[in-house]
Amino acid sequence: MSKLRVAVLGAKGRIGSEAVKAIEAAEDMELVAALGRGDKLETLVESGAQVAVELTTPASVMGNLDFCVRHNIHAVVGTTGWTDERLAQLKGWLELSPQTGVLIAPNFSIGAVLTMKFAQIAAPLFESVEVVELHHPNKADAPSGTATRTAQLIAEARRAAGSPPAPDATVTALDGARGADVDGVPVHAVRLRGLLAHQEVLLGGEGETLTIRHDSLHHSSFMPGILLGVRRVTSTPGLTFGLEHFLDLN
Ligand SMILES: NC(=O)c1ccc[n+]([C@@H]2O[C@H](COP(=O)([O-])OP(=O)(O)OC[C@H]3O[C@@H](n4cnc5c(N)ncnc54)[C@H](O)[C@@H]3O)[C@@H](O)[C@H]2O)c1
Ligand SMILES: O=C(O)C1=N[C@H](C(=O)O)CCC1
Repeated sequence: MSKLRVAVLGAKGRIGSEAVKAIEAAEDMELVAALGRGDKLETLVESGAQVAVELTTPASVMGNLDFCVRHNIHAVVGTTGWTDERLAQLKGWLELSPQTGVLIAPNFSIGAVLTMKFAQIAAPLFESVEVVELHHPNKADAPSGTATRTAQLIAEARRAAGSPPAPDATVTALDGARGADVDGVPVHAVRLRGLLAHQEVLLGGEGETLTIRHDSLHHSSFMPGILLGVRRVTSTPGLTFGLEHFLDLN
């Protein structure tokens, strides 16, 4: 059986360097390119890459995906910074290249995907819900892509259930004291030396609270999800948002 030809963009970064090792170790994959900032995207074509794993920065990701989609190279994307506008632009590119598949995964770790799923189930059943994300201090964006997606899923679940807004009597507050408002859900971002990637979903009801917590302790936590994405994206044309679509969670 021929091996899947895979490239990594952002290959010298924290998660990219781990992805390089994981792809090299995967028996059904061949690492054909490992690109860093300033390297030519044409290398992807020259190396015959079938899938590009995109782990760069919000400033670089759109240019890289534009190139990949135009050259029918499937993409597995972990880079953050997704807005409705960016997603619409990407969908437009994919319409012109209907065989290409792109997976965007706000988080590749199974525990984080399950946290989002559990939060969706729990959110309409409690009066209050807030999200706290905690990351290493080298992280460029806040709140994290995972926390943003978690808050959006919570908001969708509460809207679908007709939940009222969470109680909050705050009248005066310092800027930021109540976190960022993501679709009506407060999201608090902590940056702390020693941490990697962590999230708590705090839920509160009459006389009880529930905390759903996930901890990524090493970048290896993201690798099974990346490898799964690479294996599945070649047979999944169009845009897939969220690794949960490649997992049997129902
Ligand atoms: N989805 C997930 O599970 C997951 C997990 C960890 C990190 N991330 C995200 O992945 C991204 C990278 O995180 P990181 O901690 O590795 O950051 P990092 O800064 O360590 O790495 C990014 C790398 O990309 C390189 N780069 C920038 N522009 C490039 C370009 N045009 N072509 C090739 N390389 C380029 C940089 O030089 C750097 O080496 C962030 O958006 C982060 O939030 C996602
Ligand atoms: O370390 C990071 O940066 C991470 N980014 C993703 C996010 O913003 O959610 C996933 C977790 C780690």
